[in-house]
Amino acid sequence: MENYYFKMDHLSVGYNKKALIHDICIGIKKGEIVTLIGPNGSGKSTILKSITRQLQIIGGKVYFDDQNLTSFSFRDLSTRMAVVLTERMKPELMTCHDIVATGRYPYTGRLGLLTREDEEKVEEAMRAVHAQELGSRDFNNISDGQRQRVLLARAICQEPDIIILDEPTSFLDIKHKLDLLSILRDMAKMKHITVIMSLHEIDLAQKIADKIICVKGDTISHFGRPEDIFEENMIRDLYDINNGFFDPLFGSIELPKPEGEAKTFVICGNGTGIPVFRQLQKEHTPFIAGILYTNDVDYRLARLLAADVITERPFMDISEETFQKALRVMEQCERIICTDVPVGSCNMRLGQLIEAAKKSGKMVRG
Ligand SMILES: Nc1ncnc2c1ncn2[C@@H]1O[C@H](COP(=O)(O)OP(=O)(O)OP(=O)(O)O)[C@@H](O)[C@H]1O
Repeated sequence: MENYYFKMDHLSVGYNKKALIHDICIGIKKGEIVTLIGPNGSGKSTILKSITRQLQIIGGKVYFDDQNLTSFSFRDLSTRMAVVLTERMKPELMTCHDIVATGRYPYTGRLGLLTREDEEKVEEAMRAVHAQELGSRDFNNISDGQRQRVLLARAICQEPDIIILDEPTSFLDIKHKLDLLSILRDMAKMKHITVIMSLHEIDLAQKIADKIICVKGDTISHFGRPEDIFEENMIRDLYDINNGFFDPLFGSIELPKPEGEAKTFVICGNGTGIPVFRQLQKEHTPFIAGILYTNDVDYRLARLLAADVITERPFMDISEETFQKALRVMEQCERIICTDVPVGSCNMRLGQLIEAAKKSGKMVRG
């Protein structure tokens, strides 16, 4: 294997001496953000627990900075590796400040006395995750999202070389999700801290990760750059999706299209159709959309939600054949929704379609 900072070399992980996932061979460079994705119960946490020595490895080896992970003393490892796992801690009588301060313990003497510098690092870490106001609160009596932020602060003030997190965003609201991911990105890209984490939000994984590990079955099904992994069929197979869609271009999840015969025609384009498609889908109304250029943003969604889409090739005049087809299909519909799609020289025929819709008496404004 190449000279990687963190390596899983034919690693097998599992419980009670039985391998759940085997033959994991993955190399991670310093400062990379690597995200594990995969369905519930696929083994993401099991891998993370195994590479942080919380769980005994079944086979193979893990190397960290060219050293076998098992050869680190716990004290050495805790100055270099910060771990934020999902297991619920129930510490007695500890404030959030106390919990964050434990991140400094690998650096303090036996009595665990914090120097002024340690205290400053604790405060700084709490500020970074917007948790200053939680300092004096009992760690057992805060919300799940607040707990996640406090545990991240503890990891930050540990000043690790590598940080390993299990679903760090699961309880966070959108602002704190963005904050957390920005903090991790800054740690990785400015301080060259390596980040390995599992995420359920695949849209976020797509946006933050340098590499993605897909966990499925008894092995790693794919490992690579998000550009290669986030392909419609790959995500569909990974999660066995048969009741909706994932659009890798926008990272959006779509519910399945409404079933039944489509009696509604939507004349749209240039993004004007998207709110109409979403409304029709909520009403469970099947529809046909057109005439859409295949590079139109409306087309991206219509191909997933519409019963049929009448299309034209990008930057071409709408052909007579396409126009006639749209006219025929539209005439068979009971309702025509027309958005305020702009009409120009290329799509002049769309103007004619709108005129025909007006004359039909079936047109409503979308
Ligand atoms: N302590 C344990 N002993 C035995 N089996 C376990 C133990 N913990 C988890 N498992 C099993 O190992 C498999 C993988 O679990 P794991 O928690 O690693 O999955 P995951 O991908 O993290 O799931 P999720 O996305 O739901 O968090 C599951 O079938 C789970 O039931």
